[in-house]
Amino acid sequence: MKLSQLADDLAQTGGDDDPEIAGLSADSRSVGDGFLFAALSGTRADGARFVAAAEAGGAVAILAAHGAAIESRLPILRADDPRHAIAVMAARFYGAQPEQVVAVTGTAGKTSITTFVRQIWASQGIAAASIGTTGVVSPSRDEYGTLTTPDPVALARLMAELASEGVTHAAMEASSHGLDQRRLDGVRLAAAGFSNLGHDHLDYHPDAESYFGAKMRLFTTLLPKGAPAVIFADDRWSGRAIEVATSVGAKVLTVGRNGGFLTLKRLEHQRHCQVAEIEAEGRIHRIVLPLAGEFQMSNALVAAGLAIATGVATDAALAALETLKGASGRLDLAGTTAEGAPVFVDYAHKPDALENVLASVRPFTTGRVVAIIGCGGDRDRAKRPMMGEIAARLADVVIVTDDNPRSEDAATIRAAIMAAAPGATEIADRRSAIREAVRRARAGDTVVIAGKGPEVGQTVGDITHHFSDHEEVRAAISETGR
Ligand SMILES: CC(=O)N[C@H]1[C@@H](OP(=O)(O)OP(=O)(O)OC[C@H]2O[C@@H](n3ccc(=O)[nH]c3=O)[C@H](O)[C@@H]2O)O[C@H](CO)[C@@H](O)[C@@H]1O[C@H](C)C(=O)N[C@@H](C)C(=O)N[C@H](CCC(=O)O)C(=O)O
Ligand SMILES: Nc1ncnc2c1ncn2[C@@H]1O[C@H](COP(=O)(O)OP(=O)(O)OP(=O)(O)O)[C@@H](O)[C@H]1O
Ligand SMILES: N[C@H](CCC[C@H](N)C(=O)O)C(=O)O
Ligand SMILES: [Mg+2]
Repeated sequence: MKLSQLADDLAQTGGDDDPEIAGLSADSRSVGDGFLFAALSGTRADGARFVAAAEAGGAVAILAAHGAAIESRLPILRADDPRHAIAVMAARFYGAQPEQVVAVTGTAGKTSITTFVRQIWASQGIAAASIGTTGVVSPSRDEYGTLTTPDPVALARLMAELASEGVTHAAMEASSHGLDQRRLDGVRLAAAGFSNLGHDHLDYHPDAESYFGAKMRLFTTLLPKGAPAVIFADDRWSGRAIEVATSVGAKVLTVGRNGGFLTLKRLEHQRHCQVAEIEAEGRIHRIVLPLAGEFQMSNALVAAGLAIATGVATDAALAALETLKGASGRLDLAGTTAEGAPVFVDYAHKPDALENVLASVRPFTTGRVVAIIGCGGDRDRAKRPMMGEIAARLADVVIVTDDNPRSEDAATIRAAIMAAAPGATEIADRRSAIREAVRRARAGDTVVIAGKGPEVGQTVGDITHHFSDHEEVRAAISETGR
């Protein structure tokens, strides 16, 4: 594709030819022959510094912000918002996308909702995919990824690959980083969803208001006018989200106890499932959701709303909730100790999620709730005391351990959690922490290992060592020999 076809609306300075473009990248290290290099100013570096490296790698054109100082003889496209521009160009370059793409934002529940939407679609014989924290799942793939929302070039390529594999429907997570950094700006959305807003990533976003603003870009900028916005109605931020979506002309569909589209009339919790009465179009549907935790019912309602919004019959979408499987690493039963205590692995790595997961095991725990928690390094520090306080309040035994210290001093991270969790035990080594929890658990107790969920690594410094909570639970149970 010629440069001029890739971006016909951008001003070009320097170089007067119109090269054939063979690929795009915002990272000089992955530029190949004939590539357009987008020089983006980032959180740590300024891409303009890598123009020479990109040229050496084979770049034939540059994309940059107006005013960015670029020294190059190559054609330079100038954009007000180069992150938006590269996302749109990548979508044009790769072309096809699944016919119906939905995106879900919110602090917690995105992975669960997107995998639920995929399962509901699949139950109707639709070739469906989900894209998010746990990777890409489609009829022909199950791949682990590193980002929740892939970078725009990778995302555009993925969309085209999925479409060529016959996938017609895809549900993706829209992280606040992804929305803020325009990673989804090239995706053609059929509908969007909102779950809730809590405390996370306040190291990146200056305050809760701008965190909310980043999430709302999904409705204000990305969702085509008149398209469905499925909004969970029972969260503190629901009213604001409904207001925003309404103001931009979205077709707002609310779900939850306060929802108008799918109304949760009654919910009864059982040990491993929940019985719900849901009102839809004036009729009551009785559904047995085979997952524990009220938050899963909330997620299931958003998912059903999105499936209905993209053409699945209401009866079929609600009936499909009865066969949903939880996303891996979300309240996953990793094993049962010889004395009968269930050991769950959960991805809760932020305050609200931890609060939810600890509260949701309480109803079926006759003994003690034993919690293992930790916090990642190079991530929002304010989460640490908050999570310590929550664990101390909601669990009977708290063990504080490491969770991806990255470039930080692990002991300092643990100390920040410990300070807010009186009575907690500190065990730096995560493997030993898991063994200790399994050893201490008695009949009637429930063990929750929070923070890593499906992760298969422990990142210390720049090195990621293989580590899986699931494997460690199984090893600990067999070693304790009970
Ligand atoms: C903090 C953050 O979000 N960073 C993302 C951002 O990088 P950045 O632009 O800030 O990078 P930078 O290091 O400042 O570099 C600036 C530019 O110079 C380029 N560069 C840099 C070095 C070089 O040698 N050559 C070169 O061209 C970089 O490619 C970049 O374009 O844009 C990149 C491209 O989209 C992302 O890959 C990168 O994600 C990093 C790896 C990351 O860890 N992100 C996490 C925090 C994240 O995004 N998490 C969310 C939410 C998770 C959740 O659900 O809780 C996610 O969606 O996964
Ligand atoms: N609707 C919800 N409300 C509150 N907590 C939830 C909700 N859904 C999930 N959680 C909790 O948050 C954790 C993460 O859930 P999930 O992976 O679905 O969310 P996410 O938005 O994708 O999070 P992440 O940003 O970490 O990828 C779960 O393990 C669960 O403990
Ligand atoms: N997508 C999240 C995952 C965090 C998982 C937790 N184990 C940690 O390392 O903090 C992040 O990058 O902030
Ligand atoms: Mg996720």
